[in-house]
Amino acid sequence: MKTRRSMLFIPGSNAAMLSTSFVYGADAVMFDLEDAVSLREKDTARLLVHHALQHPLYQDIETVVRINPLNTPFGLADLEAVVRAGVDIVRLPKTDRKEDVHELEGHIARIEQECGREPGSTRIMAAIESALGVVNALEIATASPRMVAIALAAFDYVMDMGTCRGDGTELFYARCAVLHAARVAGIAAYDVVWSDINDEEGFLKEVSLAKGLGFNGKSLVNPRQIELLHRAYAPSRKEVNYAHEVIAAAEEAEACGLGVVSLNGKMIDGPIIDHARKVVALSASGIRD
Ligand SMILES: CC(C)(COP(=O)(O)OP(=O)(O)OC[C@H]1O[C@@H](n2cnc3c(N)ncnc32)[C@H](O)[C@@H]1OP(=O)(O)O)[C@@H](O)C(=O)NCCC(=O)NCCSC(=O)C[C@@](O)(CC(=O)O)C(=O)O
Ligand SMILES: [Mg+2]
Repeated sequence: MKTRRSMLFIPGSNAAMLSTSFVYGADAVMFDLEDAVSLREKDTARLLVHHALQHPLYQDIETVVRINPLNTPFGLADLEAVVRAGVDIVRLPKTDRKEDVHELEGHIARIEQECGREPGSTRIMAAIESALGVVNALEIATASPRMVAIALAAFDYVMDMGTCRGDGTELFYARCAVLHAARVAGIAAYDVVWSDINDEEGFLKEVSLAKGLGFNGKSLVNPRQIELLHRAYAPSRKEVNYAHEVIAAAEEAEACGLGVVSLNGKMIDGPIIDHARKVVALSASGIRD
C-alpha cells in the first residue's frame, strides 16, 4: 500500500492556490470541485483543475480530485474533465452505497477508453459522509478493484446524525466502521479534516487519536497542517531503536530454532516482529526525536 498520510484540499476555483499547492510537500494534492466551490464558479473551477492536472509541476505528485456527486448537474462534467486530464484518483463525495461506486466506475471505464487512457489507471476514493454510508462502509470499500481508499467526512456526517463536532465521541462508531471496512478490503482509510487551522493542539490531539485507531492519514485543509501530521506519523528514535533490537533478537531466535523469545522481559513473537519491521520501513520517510 502506498504511503499517503496527507491529502491537502485545494479549492478548485482558487487559481493562486492551484498554482502553488505542489510546493508544500503533501503526499497528495486534492483539488476540490464540490463544497469549496460556489455554484457560480463550478465551470471555472473545472477548467482550472483540468489545466492544473496537465501542468508539468503536477506530474510527480499524486493528484486527487473531489468531483461533485453524479446526481448533480456538475458531477459527470467534472469526471469527464479530470479523467481526460490524467487525474490519479477521483474522490467521490457523499458515497452512500455500492451502486454509487458502480455508476462512477462505469463512467470512468468509458472515458478511459474514449481518451486512450490505460484501462484501470484511474483509481477511486470514496468519501463517507452519512449514516447510510457508514452502515454500508464495507460494501462501498469492496465495490471496485479501482478503490484505493475510503475517507470519513465529519461535517456532513454529523449534520446527518443531528449532532455537531465535539470531542470525537460523536465520530467514534463511524471511525471504527470505516476503518474495519478499509482493513477488510485491503485499502487505506483517511480521517476527517480539522477545520480550526490555528488550533495546533486540538489538531495534534485528533491526529494522535486517528493514528492510534489505525487511520493511514488525514484529509487536510491548510498547508500548515502537513508537517505536523507527517511528524506525528513518523516513528520516534526510541521506537526505531527498539524495532531494530526486536528484529535482531528475532533473527537470533530463528537461528536457534525458537519461535518466541524475550527481550528485556518482554515477549517477542510473530506480530511484534512484523510491527518492528513496519516501524523500520516507516522510518525511511522520517524519524521524530
Ligand atoms: C481555511 C483557509 C480558507 C484558510 O486560508 P488562509 O489564507 O487564512 O490560510 P493561511 O494559513 O494564512 O495561508 C497561508 C498561505 O497558504 C495558502 N493556502 C492556504 N490554504 C491552502 C490550501 N488548502 N491549499 C493551497 N494553499 C493554501 C494561502 O493562500 C497562503 O498563501 P500566500 O498568500 O501565498 O502566503 C484555506 O486554508 C483553505 O481554503 N483551505 C481549503 C478549504 C477547503 O478546500 N475546504 C473544502 C474541504 S473540507 C469539506 O468540504 C468538508 C468535508 O466534506 C470534508 C471531507 O470530505 O473530508 C466534510 O463533510 O467534512
Ligand atoms: Mg462533505
